[in-house]
Amino acid sequence: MPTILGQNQYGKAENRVVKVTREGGTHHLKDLNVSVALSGDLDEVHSSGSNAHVLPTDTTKNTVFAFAKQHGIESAEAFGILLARHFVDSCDPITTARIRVEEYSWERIETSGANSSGAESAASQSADVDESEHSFVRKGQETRTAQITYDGESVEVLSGLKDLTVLNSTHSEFWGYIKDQYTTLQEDYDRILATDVASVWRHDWTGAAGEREPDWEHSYARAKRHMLHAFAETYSYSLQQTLYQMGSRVIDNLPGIAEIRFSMPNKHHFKVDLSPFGLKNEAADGAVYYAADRPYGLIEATVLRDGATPRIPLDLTNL
Ligand SMILES: O=c1[nH]c(=O)c2[nH]c(=O)[nH]c2[nH]1
Repeated sequence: MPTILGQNQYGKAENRVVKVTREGGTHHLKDLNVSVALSGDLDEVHSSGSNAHVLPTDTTKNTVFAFAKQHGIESAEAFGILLARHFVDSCDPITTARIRVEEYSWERIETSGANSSGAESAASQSADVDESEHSFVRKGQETRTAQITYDGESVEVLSGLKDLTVLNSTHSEFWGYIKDQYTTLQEDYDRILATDVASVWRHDWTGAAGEREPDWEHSYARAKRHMLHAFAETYSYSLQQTLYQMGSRVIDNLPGIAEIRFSMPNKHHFKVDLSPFGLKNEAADGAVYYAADRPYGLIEATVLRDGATPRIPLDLTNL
């Protein structure tokens, strides 16, 4: 049976690159996990064993580290764009480069005001300020993500985040749903709403000459802030409704974003039945909940600017 080669790509995955930038005694950290996937005129390497069109994955790894040193890492997106353009523009057989980036954030350790023994003195205070300039604690919040694809003509930038865990301890109801012979769920007029937000948003920017490149850091901070505010401020009748509010808020406030997709597990918190112990357990009095980890409802949707074409992949798990 004759066979033909289908979609293929290759590159070095999960290059863990940490760049320190020194500004006098103050250090800045960028901590990324960068995955490179190249595609193009690569039939021969699969069919004949000729490696003439192959830029080794080892070279792609070296490029990531060399670029971090030569160009610095301004943002996950800017770094991905540099790399994607480099691979396609410098290597003939490579026609498309896809760079995926995860960014882990760190914050400075605050030590000012107390030395290691707990006592305070002017001398220890100034030494402590010095230390916080280069001592960091990993932020327990979300992981930032970016995917940059360049095909020699235009750039597509998908920014995002995952594992942003949020909880509303009230202002969430769920009732009025379909009930059939298998329904046991009780209507709830005051429940906990909790989720781990995974979200990807697409910028309306193609990297064409003359197009102003977005300020990626600023745009990320704003997108995250708006989705958090919408989560907190929405009086919710379903996680679906909250999701839509979060997406709309981002689209309404960031004109450069055309589309945003969410994947949000409903992290169920069930009121524990304490009646065997003669105890009432009601939300209004401050209830005790059992935080279940599985199964979980999984709510996913894309919110688009009117007229935009949906391009974000439906499955966000690999982005
Ligand atoms: O916000 C919710 N959306 C649902 O679709 C759903 N289904 C369910 O059992 N609980 C919930 N909660």
